[in-house]
Amino acid sequence: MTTPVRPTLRLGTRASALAVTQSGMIADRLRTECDVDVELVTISTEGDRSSAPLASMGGQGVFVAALREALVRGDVDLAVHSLKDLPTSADPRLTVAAIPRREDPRDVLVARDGLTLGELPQGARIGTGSPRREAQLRALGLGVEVVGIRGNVDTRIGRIAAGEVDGVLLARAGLLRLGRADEATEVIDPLQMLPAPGQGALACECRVDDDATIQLLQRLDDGDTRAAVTAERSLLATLEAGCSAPVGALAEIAEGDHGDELWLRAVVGDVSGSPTIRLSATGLPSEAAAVGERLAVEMLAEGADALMAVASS
Ligand SMILES: NCc1[nH]cc(CCC(=O)O)c1CC(=O)O
Repeated sequence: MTTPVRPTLRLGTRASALAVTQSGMIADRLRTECDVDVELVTISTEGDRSSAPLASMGGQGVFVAALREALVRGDVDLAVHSLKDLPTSADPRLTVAAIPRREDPRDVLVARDGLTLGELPQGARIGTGSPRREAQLRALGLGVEVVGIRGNVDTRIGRIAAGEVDGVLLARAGLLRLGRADEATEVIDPLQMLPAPGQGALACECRVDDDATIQLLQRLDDGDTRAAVTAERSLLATLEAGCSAPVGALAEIAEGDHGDELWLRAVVGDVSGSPTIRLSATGLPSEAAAVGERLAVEMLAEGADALMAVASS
């Protein structure tokens, strides 16, 4: 007698606690909702091995490149990425077959003594390696000092206890997935700080010709999330901003009088303190890419190109 064979998918993941946790969450959903076996395969990336500034290694894309190579080689069948780390340029050999429902996209402050942004003393030292967070923090005019830091969530929060910084800015989604959301001392309103395009969302990528895996993954796809991040990433691509550019964007789907509407807000800042450009646009979720493109063109006309030229020099 033969037992039916459950297919086994090999899921490639980075080794960080956050990457393993979010890959594990996708693996669990595949097991319970798609009836497949999943094996996690850890892949070490240059971004994990080195503590050099990310910009010197080609930005966040370094985390993605090694996973994509493993996919193309056939070492793994799917990879789970943080969508905000995924370059906007697609790899023609691969496809993002699922974007599951997004986690909270907002940034948080984790600060000593329970401090919120408004309670930070003049000259407080706030750690972030993100030009987007730095530019928006400066634009709040709080008189705080930005300290460049990177490393995994644990390392960054550890700088507070070590007395090196008074607080750090992080994505709430990462803390939630790690079960550490209660360490945030303030969840920052997107009115003050817009998240990175795609923040809080995951992308499940596989080979473009792997129909069986594409079909399985499609069950995890969330239409509203896909529309929202499509608008955000289309804006980013049209601005021709790299992933380290000071660009924030957040799209939300809301029920309007004539069905669902997509509402996109975006900011282009500048770490040296030039005024930021903030604009918004609305449209149909089915036209998400066009909404993002249109908003980017408006922002460029308002001077976003000059801001970004400063940022990259
Ligand atoms: N920059 C690295 C990164 N990439 C994805 C997340 C977690 C949040 C997410 O899924 O967007 C983080 C950590 C952070 O920004 O605090």
